[in-house]
Order: sequence, then C-alpha cells, then structure tokens
Amino acid sequence: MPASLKLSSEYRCFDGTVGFYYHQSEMCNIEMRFAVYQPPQAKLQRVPVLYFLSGLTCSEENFIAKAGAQRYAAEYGLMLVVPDTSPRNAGIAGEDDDWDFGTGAGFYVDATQTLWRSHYQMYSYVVRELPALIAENFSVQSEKQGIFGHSMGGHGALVCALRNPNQYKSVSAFAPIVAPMRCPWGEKAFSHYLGTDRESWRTYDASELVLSANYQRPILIDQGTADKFLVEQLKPKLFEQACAKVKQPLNLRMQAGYDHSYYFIATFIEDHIRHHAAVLLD
Ligand SMILES: N[C@@H](CCC(=O)N[C@@H](CSC=O)C(=O)NCC(=O)O)C(=O)O
Repeated sequence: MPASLKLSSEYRCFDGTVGFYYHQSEMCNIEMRFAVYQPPQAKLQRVPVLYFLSGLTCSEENFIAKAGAQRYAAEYGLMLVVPDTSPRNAGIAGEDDDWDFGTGAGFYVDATQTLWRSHYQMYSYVVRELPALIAENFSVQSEKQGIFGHSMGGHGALVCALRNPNQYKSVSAFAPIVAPMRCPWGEKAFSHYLGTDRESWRTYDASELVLSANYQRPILIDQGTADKFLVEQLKPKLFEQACAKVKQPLNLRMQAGYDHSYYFIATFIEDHIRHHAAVLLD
C-alpha cells in the first residue's frame, strides 16, 4: 500500500476482508475516508467493483455494518467500495449546524459557491479520484464498475451512472431522492453548493438527466411505502414518468410496509447485488 493510503482497521468477513481507509484527497483538499470489502476471490484474481453511496448523516461505516451486503459480495465475487458522504472538519462556518446539509450531506455534487467549493467536490471525488485510487491499490477490473446507493446516495448513484454510462455498467438505488430540484432537501443543498441559478442544478437531477442520458441498461429502484420521506422528498413517480418518456428501462418496486431504514436495505440487498452481478460478471 502506498504511503498516501492509510488503513485504520481491518476485519475478516465471509472469507474476505473489510477495511477502513483514509487518504489525503486532491479533489476535496482534505483527508477523506472510505471502506472496502475485498471478497475472497480478489486474492486470486481481479474482480468487478461496486460503489455504494450512503445517505444523509452516514459515514463510510453505516452500510458496511448494517446492510448485510458482504455475504452476497463474497458469493458473487464483487468488491464493495463505500466512500464517506462529505468532507469533515473542513473549518467551514456552519458545516456542522444541520443534519441535512454540510457534514454528512455532500450530495455528490461539485460545489461552485465560495464557502464550499474548496472542499465539497464529492462528484469528482466519487467519479474520478476514488476509482483511480481503487484501481491502483486493489485487485479490481476497473472496466467493470457498478454503483448503487440509498436516499441522498441513491440520488448520487443515479446521477453518476446517467452522466457516465460507459463507466458505470450497472446502477440501482434504495429510496433515492430522484428529483432533488423539486424537493426541500435538494433545494436546500443545491442552493448552497451550486448557487441560485436553477439551470446549473439540472446536471445533478436524475429526473432531468435521464431525459437525454440514453443509459439503456435497466435501472432497479426499491422504495418502501411506509417511508416517512416518500411524499415530500423522494418522489419516485417523477423518475418513473421521466423514464417512461424516453423508454429508459426501470424496475421501480414499491415495497409494502417498508420504511427508510437499513432494515429495508438489508431486506432487499441480495436482489441489488444480484442485479449488479448479472451485468458485471457477464
Ligand atoms: N436524522 C434524521 C434521519 C436521518 C436518516 O434517516 N438518514 C438516513 C439517510 S436519509 C437520506 O439520505 C440514513 O441512512 N441514516 C443512517 C442509518 O444508519 O440509519 C431524522 O431525524 O429524521
């Protein structure tokens, strides 16, 4: 491992390894953290890599500790990479004041506004810097990348895939924010990170991007019907309507009685890993 990449802890898991890492990020101009699950197959050969983007308030640990994904990543031979959701301790006034903005809420955009732009470059970090670092240091097939995420991270995953269909061969999401331009979480984050010109927000809105993305491969979305954020923030039907307009294949599954929690994610994680494996192992 190069000196620039530091391992903070490591655990054996389903014959593979969970590792928590940190490094000095060039894009975010600060120390960033991420988690990696290396499946047992990676000891012998390069394996496809699946990125998971987490939601508001999460670190790189929530998904690894709660989703139960490692069992299936080991079964299919997929590496999992889970970045943190924002820079931390950046010294920006107000960065820790709100749970839905600032620390833990980078929204996977490249901020353009003065206060945030020198550190909050999460889109470029996730799409460019992190995959390059992973390719250099782990046993992955870089040409076989998939991406998924939850809530704010579901928004991030859809945006990354729709903007980079050749890089991300597969995409799925749990309870994603599909139209951030049209919900309070998105409007708050985008106005602070990107400014008040709403035209500039379109490049980070999945329901806008899908209209011209031509992603072609099927997108899987699971959404709980008992999710307290469903009506005001998540609005999956807006994405469904946009996909229908351009004939983008979408499997939107409304899951009766499920909420927004990791219990919901853990219930359907196997389906999502299988969705990605079907493309990445092809
Ligand atoms: N503090 C909030 C709830 C925050 C929350 O539910 N965060 C979700 C993601 S929400 C969208 O991005 C999450 O994943 N939390 C971490 C976990 O381990 O559950 C409130 O008061 O409602």
